[in-house]
Amino acid sequence: MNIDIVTIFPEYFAPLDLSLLGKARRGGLLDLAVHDLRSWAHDRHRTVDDTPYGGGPGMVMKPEPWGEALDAVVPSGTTARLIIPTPSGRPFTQTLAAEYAAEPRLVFACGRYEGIDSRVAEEAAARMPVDEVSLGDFVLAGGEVAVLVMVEAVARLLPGVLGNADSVSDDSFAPGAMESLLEGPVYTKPPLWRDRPVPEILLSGNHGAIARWRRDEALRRTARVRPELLARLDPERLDAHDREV
Ligand SMILES: Nc1nc2cc(Br)ccc2s1
Repeated sequence: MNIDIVTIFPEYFAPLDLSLLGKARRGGLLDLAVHDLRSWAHDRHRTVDDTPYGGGPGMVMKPEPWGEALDAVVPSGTTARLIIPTPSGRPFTQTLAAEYAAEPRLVFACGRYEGIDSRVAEEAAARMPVDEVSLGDFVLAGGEVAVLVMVEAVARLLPGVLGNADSVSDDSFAPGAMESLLEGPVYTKPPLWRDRPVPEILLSGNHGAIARWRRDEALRRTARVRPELLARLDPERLDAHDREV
């Protein structure tokens, strides 16, 4: 997979050289490039923003540098999926992360200030899919942190990036048996810690009973923390035992 990120703060993405993502890049599983938007701002001060038409607080990112940046990063005759994080976007979910992980090429545009001139997304949509995506009902100072989150959520789904492929299938919200359920509690050695034992069932070696216990705990946590997710569950996926939990 190819990922390009356009930002006025390239240094925000230094963490993408670390850990699993750094290893995936060095191993050729992921090609990732970060571009400084100011490379396409040609005035002496490399200006990327201006006052909003219609008045109002703050500044808006100018369309010219963005237009040139996207022309350079996605030349005509090539395509990519353009993702623009914004508080006013569609929700970013595990399902959308999986959709993005199946794409050959993603380009992330990091807005700042009050956002990017709306004509940029409009013009790009004439030649590539454009998603305006929200990470939640809160406002950041810019799109960079949102892009870090999305890149990690997507890259960890790429084959070979996580050492244990099973980790992905057990994810909360992953398709399959645990779909739309929050993950329950997890434990490791020692079996007793500060007078707190590990649940006996997990030491039993009875894999069927352990799987049942884990699903029960996932149902209990989901009912406690995110009851609205249970409403999403297809009733067909709940067996008689589930309904008693
Ligand atoms: N939650 C989010 N806040 C912001 C702010 C800006 Br400025 C750009 C993107 C995002 S995504």
